[in-house]
Amino acid sequence: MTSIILLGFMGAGKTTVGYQLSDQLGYSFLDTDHEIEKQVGLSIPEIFESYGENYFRELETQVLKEIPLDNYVIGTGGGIVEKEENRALLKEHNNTVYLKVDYDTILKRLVNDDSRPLWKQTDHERLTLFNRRQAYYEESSSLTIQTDALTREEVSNQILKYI
Ligand SMILES: Nc1ncnc2c1ncn2[C@@H]1O[C@H](COP(=O)(O)OP(=O)(O)OP(=O)(O)O)[C@@H](O)[C@H]1O
Ligand SMILES: O=C(O)C1=C[C@@H](O)[C@@H](O)[C@H](O)C1
Ligand SMILES: [Mg+2]
Repeated sequence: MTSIILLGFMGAGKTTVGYQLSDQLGYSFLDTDHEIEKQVGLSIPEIFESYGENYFRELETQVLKEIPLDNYVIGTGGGIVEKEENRALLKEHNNTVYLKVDYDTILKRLVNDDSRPLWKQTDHERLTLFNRRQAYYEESSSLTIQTDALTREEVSNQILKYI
């Protein structure tokens, strides 16, 4: 089966649901953030600090271009939709799912989180990012699931129902 790609803002549950869904399907799971960390040998905050966001985005596009197209669940980074080139690649793929969450839910999930450099901005900056990306996630995906009130198992089951 065509690989399933998960999109959504930081804290939407792409990594969490990705592991759950790949377990249920008996597929392997690949997370673009983890792949980049493995390649560079540094954590995401360290990559941002040492090389900057633009370098991270270049690696992200490279990883996206090389994802396995079949029999994988792919978790992406929340900002993968920022580049038009990436959005075009995501649109070409059939099974791209947008895990949609309200900003309030993200605030609760990522309270005290310091593993996401772009989450450590002011609340105004984060909200601006969140609002700008909504249309990008929508246009890049073929299915949207509102996940605020769902457990990881329920999100995974919804994806399996519609894919
Ligand atoms: N459906 C859910 N219900 C409750 N908590 C959840 C759910 N999905 C994820 N979480 C929690 O939210 C936090 C962020 O989840 P996760 O790391 O999977 O997000 P992500 O979409 O991969 O974010 P990023 O874009 O930064 O990689 C984790 O603490 C996770 O346990
Ligand atoms: O929303 C973003 O731009 C990011 C989300 C994370 O998954 C990581 O890819 C990184 O922290 C950037
Ligand atoms: Mg993740």
